Amino acid sequence: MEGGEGTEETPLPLVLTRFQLSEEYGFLLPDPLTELPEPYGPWMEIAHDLPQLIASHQLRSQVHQMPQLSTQHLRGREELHLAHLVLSFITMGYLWQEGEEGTVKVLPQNLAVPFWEVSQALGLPPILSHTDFVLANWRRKNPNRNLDTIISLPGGESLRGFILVTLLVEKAAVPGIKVGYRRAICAILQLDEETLHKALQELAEPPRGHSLPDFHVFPLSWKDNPAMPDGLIYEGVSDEPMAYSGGSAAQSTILHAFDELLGIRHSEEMVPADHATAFLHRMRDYMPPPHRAFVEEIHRAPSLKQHVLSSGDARLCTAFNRCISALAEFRSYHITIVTKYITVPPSALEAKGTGGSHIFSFLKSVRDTTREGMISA
Ligand code: HEM
Repeated sequence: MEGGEGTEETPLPLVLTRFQLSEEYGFLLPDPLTELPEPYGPWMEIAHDLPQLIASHQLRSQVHQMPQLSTQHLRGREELHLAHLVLSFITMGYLWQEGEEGTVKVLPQNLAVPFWEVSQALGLPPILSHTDFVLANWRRKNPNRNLDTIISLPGGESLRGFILVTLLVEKAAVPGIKVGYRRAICAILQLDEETLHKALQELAEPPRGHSLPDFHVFPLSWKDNPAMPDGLIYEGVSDEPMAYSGGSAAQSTILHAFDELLGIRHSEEMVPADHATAFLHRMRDYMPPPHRAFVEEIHRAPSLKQHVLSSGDARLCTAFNRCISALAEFRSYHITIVTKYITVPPSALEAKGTGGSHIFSFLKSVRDTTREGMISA
């Protein structure tokens, strides 16, 4: 899964580490911590035992007995990410322990205040997002380097599989991100059509495939969710309820970055209140700020599509269109999987994830506007 970039020098503005992007792991947190320092033992104990505590309906009482810990002993990005991961998973379990009918309106202060503080420090929302679910939630299980999650929720192997496959997709996208961002943009800046052509050819190669697993869908949102119509009060933070969307791979930076690179503009015509563009843009608020800045940087870079169009070079047009096809195919494959595995009626799901968009018309619209990004002959 290594990028085939050789050893060419990267002009300074195109250095990935500016955006907390790793050469090897892309948007994944490289080697996340699996334990917090000693004062945070009470959080870790609960987090490691979450599936059992939820199944035995004991999580809420355990949380009530938890001391309110200060976040001031947390040092550096790794500890903050693990703290956010742990607190977001505990929050999810706390809210959904009794299922959709038994949610609560208030997150207790001893959980809400540290969760809020850690979220502020990272620039992330105080809810379980793709960053917690996937980017910061992996470890090597054994010396054979098999992967495992750090924290889990009920959902057993199917949930674990979903997290790990999404993680592998993140990892598989790393060469494409490097080729697309560094080589393609660099080639445009240097008017180097030969390098640009090679970069586009590499970009159109699909990452080695990973099949998507069975996935038990459970409600993760307190925005536009009838089970929590008023949102959630973070006790000790604000008396007003707050609403946040739940974790979704729509918050993964990968496809946002490819869309920007290829100049794809999603539909604004679906559901006026929350069309595809608005939904996807809102999802950017759930990314770590440096990753969001990376997408914005690509948006500001010279337009690849304009460059290819004005070059009048048929080879470049073909290579560009192959990239668009590859992205549209990925989205078609994703729709097939979603159709296969989501067994609850779309109307029930709608309330849980997409904040007003019908899932399938949303996903198809995003796929179709990707295709419309092709350069016509
Ligand atoms: C069985 C597995 C999966 C299911 C059931 C599933 C389901 C969904 C659903 C329901 C949405 C609509 C948005 C939302 O409700 O939040 C969505 C969007 C999305 N999903 Fe998945 N997903 C799966 C796996 C993946 C994987 C592995 C990736 C790879 C990163 C992925 C990437 C995306 C993206 C990028 C979007 C936003 C729409 C787009 O840009 O095309 N999904 N998914």
